[in-house]
Amino acid sequence: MTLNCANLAARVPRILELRRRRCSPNLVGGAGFFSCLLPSTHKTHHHSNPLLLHCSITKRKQSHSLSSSSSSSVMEDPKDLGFSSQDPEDYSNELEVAVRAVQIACFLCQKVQESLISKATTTHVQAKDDNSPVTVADWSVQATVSWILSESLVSRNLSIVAEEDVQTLSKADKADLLEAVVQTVNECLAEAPRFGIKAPGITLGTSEVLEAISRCNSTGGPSGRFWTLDPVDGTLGFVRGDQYAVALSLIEDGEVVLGVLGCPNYPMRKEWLGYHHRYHRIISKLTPSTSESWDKGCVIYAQRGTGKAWMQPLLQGHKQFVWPNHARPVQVSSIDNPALATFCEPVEKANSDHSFTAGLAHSVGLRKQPLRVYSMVKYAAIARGDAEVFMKFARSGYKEKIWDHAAGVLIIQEAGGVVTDAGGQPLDFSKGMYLEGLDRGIIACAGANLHDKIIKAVDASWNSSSL
Ligand SMILES: Nc1ncnc2c1ncn2[C@@H]1O[C@H](COP(=O)(O)OS(=O)(=O)O)[C@@H](OP(=O)(O)O)[C@H]1O
Ligand SMILES: [Mg+2]
Repeated sequence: MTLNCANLAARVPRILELRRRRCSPNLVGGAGFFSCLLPSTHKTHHHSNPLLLHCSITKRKQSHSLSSSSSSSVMEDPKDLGFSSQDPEDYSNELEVAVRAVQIACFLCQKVQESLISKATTTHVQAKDDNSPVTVADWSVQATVSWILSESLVSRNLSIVAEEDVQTLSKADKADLLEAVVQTVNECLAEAPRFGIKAPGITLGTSEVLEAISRCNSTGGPSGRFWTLDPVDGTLGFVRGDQYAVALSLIEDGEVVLGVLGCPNYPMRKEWLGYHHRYHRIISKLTPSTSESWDKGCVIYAQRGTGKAWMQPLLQGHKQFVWPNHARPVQVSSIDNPALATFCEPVEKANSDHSFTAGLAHSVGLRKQPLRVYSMVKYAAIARGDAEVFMKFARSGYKEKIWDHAAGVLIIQEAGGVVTDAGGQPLDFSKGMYLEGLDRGIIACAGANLHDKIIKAVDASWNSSSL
């Protein structure tokens, strides 16, 4: 079954809602992958999560956190991983559910984006200008992820901070939009068993979908456990057929403990990150892909304190998802010479001051042209080692939202990178929906050397900036 988005196009004129809104290759998956990295004493256990199908998890403490960070299958001593005194808490169940949910969300987004692009070939201006499919994707991902988390993590009182609120969708004049969302959610969840998640017993009705969306009404805070979700980060990239991300994180007592980033259009070759995604699509059509080719699209994820970040490809075709889906570790780049470093920043100059960052780049000796990429894919690029620096300096008064950064920050940190505000302080996810107290801007680097240089450059040039 595929998502039928055809009727979205018919509704486009009536939907006025605009939104501002990689152990070895040839792995066989499942425990097989990790057993090559683990001593025989490391066991696989079956958990009792009622919603996970075919689910055989190698406990995270025994697998991801102990396995090699390179392609070597040599065991590492936990002491070498920087968390010798205490193992990280076991979030294996939450992590696996979150990764599966993001895989499903990426599947949903790809279908909606394909539909949007194909409409653009016939009615170019209308599709370009109409944000309704984006709105459908946002609401549908939020409902779908919320439903999966609440059904899968039944023992927990689920709390989610997410970008969309339910009021807009509940209005009488949004009936068409709501109907499209309900249909998209049901078509997507019907595919859930392929991802190892049980589909709902019956078709979800409007009230169930609205309930799933409205469940994401947490405002975060300093204590307890909550999830953050940005269903489609990089709205403009999504509309334009370019880069975007699905971002899910788990925050506990103000600290990000899990980060999962779905990047459906992340190209196999990093060189293509700088091109409009349209070129990649053309090249993909001209080049036959092999079954395990990392054609495009990945889910990248990390757990706090493990010193590891992982990447797996998006589930291709009609395959069955088998955890951990050929996951391989990723690490930040070792480049610390600014002249060799790649620096990335938001595409939209309204979101970050390009002239200020150009001045910083010049003063620290970053010589390459900036890589402008939509969304949290920039965080993924740093964690994968495809770029070394990410800077964002929003206009004065703009308050950064936690769902736009939480997953990416943790993934870069666990991949070996550094992320702080421009004052060198960690981003604070404990103050509610916003990164309250953020000093000037966000600086993420592959290493401390680059990071120090940029922090100093900011201090030297801030007073003469227009920010
Ligand atoms: N004025 C302004 N300043 C700074 N940031 C803003 C601003 N407006 C929006 N946003 C948020 O930026 C998110 C988009 O990601 P980026 O900041 O990386 O920008 S870009 O997409 O590359 O242009 C974007 O996320 P989405 O809304 O999910 O697309 C916003 O949360
Ligand atoms: Mg966003």
